[in-house]
This record gives sequence, structure tokens and C-alpha cells, in this order.
Amino acid sequence: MTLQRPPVNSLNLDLLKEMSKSLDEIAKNKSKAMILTSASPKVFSAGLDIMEMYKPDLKRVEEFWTTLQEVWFKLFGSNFITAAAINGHAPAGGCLLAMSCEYRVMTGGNFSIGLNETALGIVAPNWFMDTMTNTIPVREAEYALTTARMFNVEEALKVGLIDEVATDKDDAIAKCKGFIGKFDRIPALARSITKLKMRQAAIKRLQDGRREDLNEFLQFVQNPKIQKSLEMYIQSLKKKA
Ligand SMILES: CCCCCCCCCC/C=C\CC(=O)SCCNC(=O)CCNC(=O)[C@H](O)C(C)(C)COP(=O)(O)OP(=O)(O)OC[C@H]1O[C@@H](n2cnc3c(N)ncnc32)[C@H](O)[C@@H]1OP(=O)(O)O
Repeated sequence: MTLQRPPVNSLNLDLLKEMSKSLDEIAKNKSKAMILTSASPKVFSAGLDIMEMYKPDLKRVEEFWTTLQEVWFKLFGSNFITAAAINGHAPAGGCLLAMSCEYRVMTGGNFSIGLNETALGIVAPNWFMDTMTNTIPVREAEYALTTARMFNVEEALKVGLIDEVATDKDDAIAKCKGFIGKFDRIPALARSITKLKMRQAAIKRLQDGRREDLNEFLQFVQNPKIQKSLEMYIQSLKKKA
């Protein structure tokens, strides 16, 4: 699955809906595996589209968050094998997508990956945190989350946030295929049940608290102080360009 929403693959409602549909198709056609990557030469995904949260239409922003939850359920909780070929920056929601896969290969270069929410004055939702503690040790996750740490490629490899470094996108995809090939001699049902048991606690936490998570998000986007911060953040991104 190749993300292709220039310039930075920010996750807006339309892209999330497309992803959700594609994940359904992959599950339905009984694909063995999926590799998630990006058509951009330098950004895997810039995370959530800030414009979806800025001065939002309430109905749309509710659908936006619900669809993000759905994409996470379908990706994190998939039966099929998932790997991410991270060929560029992966901040926040971009990191969430990569961590929701089972294996991550990142191309070398001046790219960064991490959950930077606290730097934006935001508390990452529990399921973002659960996805991180499913990937790297709890102590490292707490440190990274509280300090909004963006890891460079070497740091990400050292902490286990990524599994391998690749020279370029083709190499990243080849390495993801190498990971997928490891399952050729492992019974598929045993593999998928084991994966889902490992992920069950995090999945159940969001299933049980899904409405509450949505309400927290809706309160968050309707808070005037948050709106002011988002406005300043958008300006800073635009000034940079
Ligand atoms: C207690 C419980 C509380 C519950 C509520 C909590 C709610 C939490 C909500 C979830 C929170 C966070 C999740 C997120 O994912 S928020 C998004 C965070 N993402 C970022 O901060 C990344 C910002 N972008 C960048 O750092 C860079 O763009 C890049 C990815 C490193 C790429 O750099 P670049 O130099 O290649 O591109 P750049 O010139 O910066 O950008 C090009 C244009 O794209 C626009 N843009 C960039 N990122 C976004 C984005 N995330 N959304 C929308 N638009 C984006 C940028 O403004 C440029 O636009 P223009 O060309 O100038 O018009």
C-alpha cells in the first residue's frame, strides 16, 4: 500500500477512508502480507492533517477521528503480515502507522521518526502510547513520549523503533519481503493468533473506551486554546516553507 497524497502524505479524512477500504480489500482477498510505504521521496507521512483539526466542522472531525480509530484497528489488528518501508520522515501519526505494522525498515538519510505530541502541547491518546510500548521498552517509550523525542535513523534502530536500515526504498521493500519470507515455514493460523494475542490488550482498551476517546478528542479540538496553538503551529510550518 503506497501512500500518495502530496506534498507530505498528511492523513486527512479522504486518505484515511481510502486506507480503511484498502485494508478491507487486503483482508478480503486473503493476501499473505502487506508492505506500507510512501510515494514521496522524503516523507513517509507527516501524521494527521492539521487542517482537519483547525476550525473543524464537528460532523466531519468526528468522522475523521472515528476513521483513524478504524484504520488503527484494521492495521494493528490485522491477520495478515504487515511491514513498513519507511522511506522518509514519520512524525506523530506517521510513526503510529509504522509502529502498527509488525516490522519496520527505514531508509538511511536525514529522516526522523517519533511521537512528538507533547512538543505541540498535546497528550498522545492511550492507543498511540500502547502502540509505542508494543514496539519499544516501556521505559524508552515514556522517555520518548514525555520529551517528544524524534529519533534519527541510527537512534531508532538502537532503541528498536525500527528493525533494519535500508539504502533506498527498493532495498527497504526487499528487506520487508525478507521479513515476510520468514513465515514461509510457520503455520499461518498459529502466527496470526499469536500476533493478535500479543496485541489483544491494546485493542481491547480502545474497543472498550472508543466513545470516551472520541469525546476527549472532540473536546480537545473545540478548546479555544488548542485552536490558537494549532493556528500558530500551521503558521510556523508555512513560514518554514
Ligand atoms: C488526554 C487525552 C487527549 C485526547 C486528545 C488528543 C488528541 C490528539 C490528536 C492527535 C495528535 C497528534 C497526531 C498528529 O499526527 S498531529 C501532526 C503532527 N505532525 C507534525 O508535526 C509534522 C509537521 N510536518 C513536518 O514536520 C514537515 O512537514 C515534514 C513532515 C518533516 C516534511 O518536511 P518538508 O520540508 O518536506 O515539508 P514542509 O515544507 O514542512 O511541508 C510542506 C507542506 O505541507 C504542510 N504540512 C506539513 N505537515 C502537515 C500536517 N501534519 N498537516 C497539514 N499540513 C502539513 C506544510 O504546512 C507545507 O504546506 P505549504 O506548502 O506551505 O502550504
